[in-house]
Amino acid sequence: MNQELTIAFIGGGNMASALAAGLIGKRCGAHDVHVIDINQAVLDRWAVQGTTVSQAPDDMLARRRLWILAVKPQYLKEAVMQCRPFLQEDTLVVSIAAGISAETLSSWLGSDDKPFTRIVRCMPNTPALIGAGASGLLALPGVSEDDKTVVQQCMRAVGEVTWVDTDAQIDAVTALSGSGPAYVFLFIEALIQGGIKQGLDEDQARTLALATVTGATQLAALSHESLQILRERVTSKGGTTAAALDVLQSQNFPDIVQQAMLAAYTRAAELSSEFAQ
Ligand SMILES: NC(=O)C1=CN([C@@H]2O[C@H](COP(=O)(O)OP(=O)(O)OC[C@H]3O[C@@H](n4cnc5c(N)ncnc54)[C@H](O)[C@@H]3O)[C@@H](O)[C@H]2O)C=CC1
Ligand SMILES: O=C(O)[C@@H]1CCC=N1
Repeated sequence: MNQELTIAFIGGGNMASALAAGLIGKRCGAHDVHVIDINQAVLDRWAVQGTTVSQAPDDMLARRRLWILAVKPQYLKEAVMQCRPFLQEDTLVVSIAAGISAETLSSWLGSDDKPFTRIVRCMPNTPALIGAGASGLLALPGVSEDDKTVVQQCMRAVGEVTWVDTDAQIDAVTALSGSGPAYVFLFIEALIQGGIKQGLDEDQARTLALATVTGATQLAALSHESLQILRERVTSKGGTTAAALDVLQSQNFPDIVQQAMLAAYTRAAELSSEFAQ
């Protein structure tokens, strides 16, 4: 465990909790984590874990090397402006907010003549809670190789990591893996409802649906064969799977998934222009 790493979460909600669950004990101790959140009930949940907490930015912020900005995009500018007086030259800032570009963050944290550039944009996802997350990372030019290593090690503690080169690619990561768990949960809910409609009870349907999605995912990850080949292996000519896939293809299931991803990507771009000032 890296004892040197000190972290401040600005916003202590769902995603901050998911990240902390993976980081505390692996990359830092609970006492190395400081949480700023305007909601006292949220802070009470953190305090029982042994982190320090505050409803408003305070001196503790100045002593935390890594800041993780984890408030909703709509409230991010206000939170950043409140925290800015505590920013140090060597503070490394990671923003997980959807849609807020690195350039916008840089102008909020710096000044017109001196933008702050020790910023990494990160798009994680909630399976980080169990160490099975997936994150995309984008570094501004002011981020050193050592800083990149620090952020990479943090995010590796909670799952897979991919570096990208542009804000648009972070928006694509958002549409795929950031929002993706929700698509998968909807799919599992549909499988369970389908099982119940065909006569299984809820427990049976849930057990089978979860094992199917987990099993298929693990098989795809471990197999050297393509997804297409794995799919074809399930699909007997004239059999049950072919009947089901005919319905999914004729209703354009792949296209529907891609339309959903495009909506997420477009929304990220909208957030970017809504909050760019
Ligand atoms: N939930 C998810 O699956 C993912 C969320 N994100 C991003 O993470 C960020 C946080 O999302 P969630 O954790 O889901 O939201 P959340 O609503 O659970 O947490 C946000 C927290 O920020 C606090 N807050 C609001 N204004 C504040 C301020 N001025 N200072 C300090 N705290 C303040 C709220 O009280 C709340 O506890 C968002 O920007 C979102 O785009 C990114 C990837 C995945
Ligand atoms: O829905 C959202 O805007 C956030 C970003 C990715 C997942 N949740």
